[in-house]
Amino acid sequence: MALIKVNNLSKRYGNKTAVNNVNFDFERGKCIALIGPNGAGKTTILRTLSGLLKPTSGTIQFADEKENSDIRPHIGYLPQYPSFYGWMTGREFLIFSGELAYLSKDEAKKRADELLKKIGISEGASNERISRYSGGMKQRLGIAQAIIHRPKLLILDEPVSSLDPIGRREVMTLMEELKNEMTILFSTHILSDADEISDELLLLHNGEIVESGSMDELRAKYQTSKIELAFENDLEEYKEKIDQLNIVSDSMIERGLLHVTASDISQARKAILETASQEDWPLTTFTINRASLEDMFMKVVNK
Ligand SMILES: Nc1ncnc2c1ncn2[C@@H]1O[C@H](COP(=O)(O)OP(=O)(O)OP(=O)(O)O)[C@@H](O)[C@H]1O
Repeated sequence: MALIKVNNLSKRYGNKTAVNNVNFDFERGKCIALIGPNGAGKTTILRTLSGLLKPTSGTIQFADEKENSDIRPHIGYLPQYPSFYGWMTGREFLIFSGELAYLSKDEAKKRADELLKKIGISEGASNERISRYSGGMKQRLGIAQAIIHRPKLLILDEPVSSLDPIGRREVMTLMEELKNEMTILFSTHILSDADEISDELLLLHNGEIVESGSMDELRAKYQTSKIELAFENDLEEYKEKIDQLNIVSDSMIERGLLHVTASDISQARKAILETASQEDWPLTTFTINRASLEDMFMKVVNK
């Protein structure tokens, strides 16, 4: 049974439709990336799932709960721009968050210490004011705050987008560890982050989910590769010869290179190299370029 099921979810702000009739669900234990450019509607979906925004229409159903019941106790949420009381220490902040989540003072202290260890904030640092923390430390503290009440689903809005490479790595490593303990849904506009950490992707464009699946499934469906060739002499002549091999879907000459696109790149490579060898073509360059994830995303949104 799905952990969460979203049915025909829409959200309008005045006459602006931010999320348009979106349907998706996902299983327990997965890490799901919600990907889309700025303004696609990612924050709106995440805030709606977290119970912070009311949908204009549609329903969100959590496993074992009735449709439209209050699912907030099951969910931990870290906003895109979390705010902290800079004068508090990290430990004080987590104890305070625990008490807000109805833990007793003693339970909150115990949970705070357990989480500080989990997120890799040392005892010394945990007693320092948050205003002195690095971006990565603040974000890890934000994640600890979001899971203080042991939610089943952790929702993170752009958790690494504003971090420097060190902070980014710290947070990615923490997410990788948390994946083993809970279901994670996070948004990003950086495809390589999604590729690195998620099991499934939801691609959002103009408030609609335009594609979903695992990275491998999406690669198999959209990713084409290109072969780039150069010859000692006339490219046109070899373009014609390669076109006649009937293995290419497209070929063009640009900046002194012949670019060949084929759906089955191994077959194309074999056919071209065999013919080149038999006919002794004066080949000077043979390179296979895989299309980037960004190219794949453009293909999905432009289809
Ligand atoms: N409170 C609001 N009032 C009016 N329009 C809004 C409001 N919040 C968001 N929008 C609009 O809804 C659309 C979706 O916004 P949302 O913040 O959900 O997108 P996003 O994918 O999270 O983008 P970003 O990465 O820039 O945060 C945008 O066009 C945005 O301008």
